[in-house]
Parts: sequence; structure tokens; C-alpha cells
Amino acid sequence: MTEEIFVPAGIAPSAEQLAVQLARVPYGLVEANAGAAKTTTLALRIAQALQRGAAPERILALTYTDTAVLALREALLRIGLASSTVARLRILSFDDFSAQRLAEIEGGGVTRCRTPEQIKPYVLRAIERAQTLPEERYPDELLIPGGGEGMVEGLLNRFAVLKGTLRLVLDPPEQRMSPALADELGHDYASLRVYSAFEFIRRGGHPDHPAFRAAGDATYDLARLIVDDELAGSEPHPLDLGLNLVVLDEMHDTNRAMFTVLACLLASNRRVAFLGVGDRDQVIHSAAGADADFMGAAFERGIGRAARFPLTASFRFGAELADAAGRLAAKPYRSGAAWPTEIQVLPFADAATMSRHVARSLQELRATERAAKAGPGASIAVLIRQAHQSIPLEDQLLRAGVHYRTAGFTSYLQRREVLLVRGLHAYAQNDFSGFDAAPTRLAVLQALMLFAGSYIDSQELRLADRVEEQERVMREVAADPAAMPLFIQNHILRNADAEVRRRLLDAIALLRSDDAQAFARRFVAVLQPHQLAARVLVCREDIDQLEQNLAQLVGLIEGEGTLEALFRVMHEQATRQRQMEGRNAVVLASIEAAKGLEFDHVILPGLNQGDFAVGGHSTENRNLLYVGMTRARRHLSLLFDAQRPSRYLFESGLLAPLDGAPAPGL
Ligand SMILES: Nc1ncnc2c1ncn2[C@@H]1O[C@H](COP(=O)(O)OP(=O)(O)OP(=O)(O)O)[C@@H](O)[C@H]1O
Repeated sequence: MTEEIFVPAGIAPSAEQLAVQLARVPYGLVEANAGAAKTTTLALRIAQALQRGAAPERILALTYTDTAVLALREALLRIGLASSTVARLRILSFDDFSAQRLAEIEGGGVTRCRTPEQIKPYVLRAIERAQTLPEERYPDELLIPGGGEGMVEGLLNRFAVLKGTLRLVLDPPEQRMSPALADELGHDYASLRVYSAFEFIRRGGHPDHPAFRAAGDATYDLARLIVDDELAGSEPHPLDLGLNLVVLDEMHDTNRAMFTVLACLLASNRRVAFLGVGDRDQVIHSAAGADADFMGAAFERGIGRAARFPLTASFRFGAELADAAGRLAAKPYRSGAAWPTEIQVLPFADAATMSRHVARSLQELRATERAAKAGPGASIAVLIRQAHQSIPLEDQLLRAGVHYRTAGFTSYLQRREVLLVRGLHAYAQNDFSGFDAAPTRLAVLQALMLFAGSYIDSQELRLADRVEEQERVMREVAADPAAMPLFIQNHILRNADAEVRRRLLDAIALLRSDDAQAFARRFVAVLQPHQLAARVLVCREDIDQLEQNLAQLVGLIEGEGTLEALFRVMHEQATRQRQMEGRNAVVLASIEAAKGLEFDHVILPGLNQGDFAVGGHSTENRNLLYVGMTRARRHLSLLFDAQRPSRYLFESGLLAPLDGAPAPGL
């Protein structure tokens, strides 16, 4: 009997795609380049399973990120599945799926912490606990200067690797931990001791479930239950969902904990088939132990023999871009698209000129589209490496009237440090009328509180009442602009630590003087944002970004001339931003946030030596450019500082080194 084949809308599947769609193998794997239709082919495989009679609830699609969840949903709708059917499929990120299963097992009640700042108090308590345990045999190893504040980020990174790799779960050391053993395990003794104290605190208090979970913890906790054989006796098995099909997108980002859950999932659903897809050159999350080998030999070793399917050509872009991406990633790259992709590589004298160029070309493009009245305009993304790059860009987009939305970071006008400065200026001028919406005034108060050191943002139950009370009072104050100055004076500045208060008051005096030149020259030195941020934020990258954000903000004064004009323009821009239309908006996003998506035009500004390869050349930095440039369908623009092009522009063959020129830098 020949089977009925699902026929998608809009595309004619290639023979390679059909082979995957119709496969009847227990396990299938596809390793293929960006744009080679991996997500679309997963969607086709799902559609075929539905065609064969599977109920949507018996199909599970897993991804690494929330963006990939959206990309898969869109691919399913694009090939013609009804939205009511797509809504019934289980499409989840790995961590959300694990959290859902654990909620079934534990009965819920576990708080999920979303930011490192929310976990910070627990890490500090773990350091304290590790240092004061009476049975500690190497107390000298645990002497940490300065109360451990500066170590929180590094510790969290090490915890993520320990959890992602299940290092201490699969291979528990037989002897008691010692500095020599820690060394053998490839970690330092202090980190491992603080890690056990942290896990003790996280698990403490309740017999059935932990107190809280941060990103990755749900997958780790579920993997632990599996490794410790704690699910084996349950009837039915908590991972037996009667599934017919499991698909996994972005499989290159799989770590050991995820793989353990996947293996158990496939073993617990008797009649399940599996299809995983990925691209080794898109690994940008190796910090949590991601290892592309789980698509390779490790799959065979851990789960079973898999049929391997090719998808050899990119449907997203033409041969020029396939060629450049192939050179960058040093692999063969074919294009199967019926159109050429135009690539522009443009040098600029500085970031301001570059931003003006981007805004002007987008303005012209939208005007041409409007004149042609040809339906929805092209999809456009400006993809940036670091959030602070958005400030001159957003400033120019707002001036040019280009509608945009941000992804992966908040718009610069809403960032905490920018709200802090705008709030200090309004306080200095005793005029909050520029903040015309109560939620923005509330955000200003929260930013001031945060940097003054009086903001409570904690998941700890003993602080819950205080958090709620603080929020209530701030909401009340924010409702009335006239109440802002007194509250800032009496509750924020007065309660701030003496050193911080001095800096804030100096900054206010400088803003009150209305002296643009003094502002440009001295504001950063007076406010000392680095120290201000280091007291409250956890990640070095966030602290650096905050400092860079303020430097960029101060730089905007050049275009304005007076302080009054600068802050008035920001108020006006914030109002204009609230009125922007979502439809046809340009997407201004981090590269990470655009992974899995595609756009007709992609603009990548800032391909400069020293800017793009944050922290120096690494595979992850190269992969970020690979991910960014392969989002483009028809046009790709790479913009760089004429004096210092990134070495990746040479590696991708998009810039030719001049004869006798020095070797390109980073
Ligand atoms: N048979 C086909 N004919 C024409 N276009 C196709 C075909 N199959 C897929 N496409 C299109 O190719 C583009 C890339 O597909 P898709 O997003 O699935 O690639 P991908 O491999 O998942 O990419 P990435 O790894 O970069 O996220 C999409 O626009 C999709 O609609």
C-alpha cells in the first residue's frame, strides 16, 4: 500500500527532504548547514506523522531556546498546518519541558529564578556556608577576599558546566574532596565546595522539591533523578507520554544533562520515533557544556544506531553568501536558492557615520516600499554583537522615523542606567513632566533604588513581604509626578550608602549646572558607573555593557549641544517609541536572539577589530558571525570601521588583504 504523502504549501520538498519526511526509522539525524531547511524538514516530518494518524498531543518538539520554539511554530504554519493543530502539539524548550515533567512528579511549587541577580544572595550564602562548615579540612583554600561579591559570576559559570556535563553525578569521586582531587577533576577546590553548599541550600527545606531553580536546573534535576534511578519504580513512568514522535531542533547545543533526559524519554515511550537536526558551526552556548558530538558518535553509544540524512543545499540564500559562510566555517556550502543574495561590505569613518547610513538606507527602503504600495515590506534585521551598539543606532532610527522593535535586549531608553541618568537629570531640574507615563516613572524609581543599593529583588521568602511593600510604595509614588522628588530625596538618596550618595549628588550637581561640555568631559568620572554597577550586578559582561551604555549616552550630547536638548529629545523619543507600529517594524536584535530566524535584509554593523570578537578570537565568536550572516535571504550588509576591519571579513573572503599589508587583527 502506498502511503499518503503530506504536501506542504508554498514549497516543493527536495528529494532529500522527502527522504526525511517519509523515513520510517526509529532514530534519524541530520547535520546540515544554516539555511539548509533543517527546521522546515522537522516541520515536514511532524506533518507526515499527523498524516499517518498521530494525535498532535503525541508529538513532542524540543529546542534549546524560546526563539527556536517560535521559529518551529512559524515553519509549521508556513507549510500549511492549521493553527489549531499547531497549538495542540507539544513544542517546548528543553528546560521548560523538564520543568513541566518535574512539576508533575513534585506537584509544583518551585520558584524559577530568571536573572543572576536573583540567585546572587544564595551564592553569597553558599560561600559563607562553605567557609564556616566545622568539618572543613582545608579552610585556607576557602579564604575569599571581599565577601565573594566579585566571584558570583565565575561561580555561576562553573556551576553551569558542572550541571550541564553532570560531572559529579555520573562520576562521583570515591574519596572525600581535596584540593588535589579537585585539580584532577579540572576544577578548583573552592568552587567545588561552594557548589556543594549551593546545591545544599537549593535543595534544602522541603523533602519533595528544591527551593528554587535557575536556567538549566530543571534539566539537571530531571537528569539526576534519571541517573539515580529514582523514576524507575513509578507507574506509569513520568516520561512515558505515549509519544509517537520526538523531534529536536538545534541539537548541536545538547549537553550531557539534556542527552540523559532525551535517552530516557526515548526509552520510556515504546513506539516513539526520533529525528534530531543541528549544525556544529552554530554552537554558541558551549558555556553550559554543549557538545555537538551528541549528534555524532555519542548518539550511537548512548541511544542507538541512527540513520543519517543529508540536506546539502541552503534554500535561504544564493551562492555568494553560501560561499562566504563556507569559507568562514571552512566547510563545503552549496546554495539551492533560485535568487542571488547581494552582499555589501562597507567601510565607515566612525560609528556615528555608520549609524546615520543605516537609518538613512532603512528610511529610503521603507519610503520606496510605501510608494510602490506592494503589500507588506521586506523583513529587515539589524543584528548587533553587544547591546551598547544599539544606542547610536536607535538614536538615528528614531530621528529618521524608522519603526523598529528590539529583541535580545531592551531599547536603550528603557535600560536601567539610562533611566538612572534621566531620573537624576529630572531630579536636578525638579521637573518630571518629561516622563509622561506612570510605568516609566516606576522604572526610573526602580533604577535609582537599584543603583543606590536599596532595591530588594529577591526570591527569598523571608524578604517577600518587604519586596511587596517596596513595590507598592513605589507604584503609588510613580502615579503622581509631583511626589517623585521628595521620595527620591528622602527614601533613595538619604538611605544610600555614603559613598554612593556622594557620587549621585555630584552627578546631580553636574546635571543641574546645565554645562554640556562639563557633562561630556566629567560625567562618567563623577558617577563612576563601573563601581556603581559592580555593587549590584553579577556578570562582568553586564557591568561592561552598562559602562559602555553610559559612555555612548554621554556621546549623544555632541549632536545636541545642550543638556536640556539632550534630555528633551530622549523624552520625545520615548514617547515616539511607544507609538511605533509593530507591523513592518525593523528588528534590532542581538545575534543570539536571531538564531533560527531569517530576514530578507540583514545588516551587521560593527565588524571591527577589537569589537566583534569579544574576549579575542574564539570558535564561539566566529560561530556568532556565521549565525548572523546566514540569517539573510536576499541582501546582506557588513559594516566596519575603515581603520580596523575584523579578521573574519578576510577569513570569509569578503575583503581581500592588501599586498604587503600587516596580517589582519581580530
Ligand atoms: N523545498 C524547499 N524549497 C524552497 N524553499 C525551501 C524549501 N525547504 C525549505 N525552504 C526554505 O528555506 C529557508 C530555510 O529553511 P529553515 O529555516 O528550515 O533552515 P534551517 O536549516 O533550519 O536554518 P538555520 O539552521 O539557519 O536555522 C526557509 O525560508 C524555508 O521556507
